[in-house]
Formats: sequence, structure tokens, C-alpha cells
Amino acid sequence: MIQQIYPQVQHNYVFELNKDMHIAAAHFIPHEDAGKCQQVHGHTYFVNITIAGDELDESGFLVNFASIKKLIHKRFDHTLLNDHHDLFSSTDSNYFPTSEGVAKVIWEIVQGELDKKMNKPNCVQVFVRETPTSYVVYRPKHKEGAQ
Ligand SMILES: Nc1nc2c(c(=O)[nH]1)N=C([C@H](O)[C@H](O)COP(=O)(O)OP(=O)(O)OP(=O)(O)O)CN2
Ligand SMILES: [Zn+2]
Repeated sequence: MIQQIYPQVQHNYVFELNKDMHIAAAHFIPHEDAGKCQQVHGHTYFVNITIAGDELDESGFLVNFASIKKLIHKRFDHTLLNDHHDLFSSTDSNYFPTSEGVAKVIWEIVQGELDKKMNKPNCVQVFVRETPTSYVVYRPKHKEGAQ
């Protein structure tokens, strides 16, 4: 795995973990403004997920690294992102499988899983690099009472 430098996120939690993964996937952007990207093409996405919190679980984890990989990598690796009709749309641009859309969807999946945990960790940043020259960062708006 290539070591990447990615933007830091400001927060006041005592623990922060980062999980990196590569996801081989294809996509196309269903809009004429996307030019050549309207054609199906593939990327090896580099994804970094940042999770923070104040409390550990019964295993001494903020959250198990392996469970985060399983949640995201297993779902998307070697798939056509546009085929995930439960997550992405071909008509609503807020849900196109762009880098922005992929980062937001990953955040939603991860945070949905974290919300089930007693120690209540938070996904504070999702970094998605689509090509060597293009990446996106998704950070959720601060929740009431969040740090
Ligand atoms: N804001 C966004 N712009 C573009 C996205 C996107 O997801 N969000 N996606 C694409 C294409 O999917 C394409 O795969 C990536 O485009 P680009 O970075 O332009 O790729 P190149 O390799 O052609 O870029 P170089 O500048 O030549 O390195 C397009 N835009
Ligand atoms: Zn692309």
C-alpha cells in the first residue's frame, strides 16, 4: 500500500484512528458535462477513513479496523459503482458516483455502523483519491454536542 499524505481534520476527541484501503471499481458519470467520464472506466480508489471518539469498546478498540474494511471494501471492490442502485442514482446528481458522491456514501455507511456502537465513535473525515491528480474530502457538518 502506497503511503499517502492526506488532510488532517480538527477535532477535540482523545482517540483518532485511520483506516486506509484500495478499492478497484468501475463507474461512469451519467451527465454530458462529464465528457469522457460518461463512458464506463475504472479506478483504483484510495480511501482513508478517519474515526474519532472519547471511549473505547469492550475490546479496547475505538472500532475494529477490520470491520471498517469489511464494511466498505467488501461492498465496493470489483463492482460497477453505478450498479449500487440503493446508494447511487442515474438521475439525481446528489447521488451520482462521483468522487464527492462516493465519499459521502462511504461516510453514511460508516457512520450508520458506528451509531450502533455503545462507545459512540464518529466518522469525522472520508478521503477519496480517484486518480493520481484528483481527490475529494468529505467532512460531516458538526452535530449538536459534537467535538
Ligand atoms: N469534481 C469532480 N470532477 C470530476 C470527477 C469527479 O468525481 N468529481 N470525475 C471525473 C472522472 O471520473 C475521471 O475519472 C477523473 O477525472 P480527471 O481527474 O480529470 O482525470 P485525468 O486523469 O484525465 O486528469 P489529469 O489532469 O490528466 O491527471 C472527472 N471530473
Ligand atoms: Zn472516473
